[in-house]
Amino acid sequence: MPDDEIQRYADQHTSSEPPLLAQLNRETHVQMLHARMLSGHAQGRLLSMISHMVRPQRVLELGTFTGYAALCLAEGLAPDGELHTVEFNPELETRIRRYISAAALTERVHLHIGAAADLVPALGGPWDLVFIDADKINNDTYYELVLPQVSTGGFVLIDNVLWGNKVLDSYPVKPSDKDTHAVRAFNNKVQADPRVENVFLPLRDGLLLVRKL
Ligand SMILES: C[S@@+](CC[C@H](N)C(=O)[O-])C[C@H]1O[C@@H](n2cnc3c(N)ncnc32)[C@H](O)[C@@H]1O
Repeated sequence: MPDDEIQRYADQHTSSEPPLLAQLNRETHVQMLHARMLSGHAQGRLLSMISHMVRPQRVLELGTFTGYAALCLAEGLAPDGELHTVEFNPELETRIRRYISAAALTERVHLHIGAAADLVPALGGPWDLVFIDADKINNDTYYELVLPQVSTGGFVLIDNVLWGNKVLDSYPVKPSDKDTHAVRAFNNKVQADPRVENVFLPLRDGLLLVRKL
């Protein structure tokens, strides 16, 4: 059975997006380049589900884009919990803030504009749930920055770990394709990391679930 048929079936048997997220998803696809970067329906519902399971006090997201995943992750926050999200591109700020406000989350969702590696140390910890979804070549930098700040038993999720299936051995990767080499090396490193347990979910473009021991 083709993968997209399975994906369609999975979408049809996943709870619908809340109306505000459906609007943001549509708006992103109509108005933005690279709209595929947005987590989307099924992955968004998974992020929300994980957040509801963890009931995190503090969530960190690296790579906000239009704010879709941030709003999904915020759905399961503990009653006095907060989410911090970091985005490099200042042109995205107005739209992100508009949606945080429309979701009535201005007190609990904090947007930081700048480079993740510069801003994360000042945000401190502990984090109960981290979503790494920025520039993939730096996955390992972000992982090493945040892992010491993740609570024992806390979770780190890393997106796009299939990297368009280019991580597979059958894909002939060019030496110049630095992103693919970085994603492959990062996935292999986590697999061998005694500090964590991990599950690789082949959902959408691949989501790696990591629990800190
Ligand atoms: C895949 S998109 C994020 C999608 C979003 N998490 C979602 O699921 O809807 C990646 C984002 O990371 C941002 N980004 C790239 N490099 C970054 C950096 N060094 N620090 C922070 N954000 C960065 C990009 O501008 C882009 O908006």
